Amino acid sequence: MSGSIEVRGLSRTFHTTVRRPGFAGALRSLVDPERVVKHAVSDITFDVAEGELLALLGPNGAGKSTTIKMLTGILTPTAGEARVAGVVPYRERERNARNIGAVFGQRTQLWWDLPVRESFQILRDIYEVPKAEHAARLAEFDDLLDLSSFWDTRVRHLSLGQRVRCDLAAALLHDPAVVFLDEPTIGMDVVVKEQVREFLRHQVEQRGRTVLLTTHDMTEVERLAERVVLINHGRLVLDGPLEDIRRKFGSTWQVRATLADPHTEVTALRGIAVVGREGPQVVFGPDGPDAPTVHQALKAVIERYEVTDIALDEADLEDVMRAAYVHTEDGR
Ligand SMILES: Nc1ncnc2c1ncn2[C@@H]1O[C@H](COP(=O)(O)OP(=O)(O)OP(=O)(O)O)[C@@H](O)[C@H]1O
Repeated sequence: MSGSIEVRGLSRTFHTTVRRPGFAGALRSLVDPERVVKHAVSDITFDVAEGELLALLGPNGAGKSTTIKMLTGILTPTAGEARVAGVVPYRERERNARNIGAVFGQRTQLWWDLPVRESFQILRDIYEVPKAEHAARLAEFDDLLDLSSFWDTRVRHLSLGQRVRCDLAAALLHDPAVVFLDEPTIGMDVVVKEQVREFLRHQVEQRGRTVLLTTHDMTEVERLAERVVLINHGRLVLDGPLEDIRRKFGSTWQVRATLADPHTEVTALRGIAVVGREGPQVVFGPDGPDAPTVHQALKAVIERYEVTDIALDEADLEDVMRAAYVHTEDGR
């Protein structure tokens, strides 16, 4: 079974009513409600290949969760089509559920009053996982996520970091080909975040799972994703390698080189300007919209000049994304 995700022209509109302000407004809204149409997701198309981890990014309210809800079968699209591991999720919810795992960092899918281990057993029965397979997988997850120190605790008494680790294990116990993660590390401390990222990397690289991840944590994106899809106001505005997005919006890098010969004549390179010079110290920066990435610039400088020392400053991904969000505002 292929674990790919195919999204074609997917759209979701919500019809809501808004309450007018004040008492008189509230009364009027009762008899004549003001209807509002919200285009939460508009005509988005992308693919995720089997065994790929894709980060779905965008500012608050961009439409990320709505997209994930359509792909997990929770919501039906207003238009367009999606296939997850070959199944149309909102038409065949049960079949889709067998192929996917989902973790919503903001809420648990576990039984609140039961010890975690009992939740795992219920899930084993629901998904009809053979006992030995279940035990082996649980041992693997315990190894990677340290679950056994708290898996006899009721879910309601777990800390956030413990609870999400259990949610991750629960979502993967039936060995799904495709995993949806909606802000999985929200509110976790840095150590647990790193543990979860390591776990996810293992699931993609060693187990070949396909992962669609949403997050506002740019360190997470850098550590896990090679490709990102950016949505803003419900529209897909970028789809490509993280490096391309950096190139397009991360225009603030610098390469600082110390030349072996301080009298060397230094000229601009393709897409690279000389932005400062003091004796043997030369600072290069991006020149124009087709400027190379900082790593390409580094290579170009080393190839052209004999240098004794070289350092680089890169715009951090938070800055890059902020610029990308602002530049894509007209996707509205
Ligand atoms: N059930 C609903 N009824 C009405 N509007 C909704 C509903 N669900 C989502 N929306 C609206 O659709 C838009 C997209 O919401 P969504 O939750 O998909 O955004 P998001 O990208 O996941 O945001 P965040 O990063 O804040 O979680 C928002 O404007 C939201 O208010």
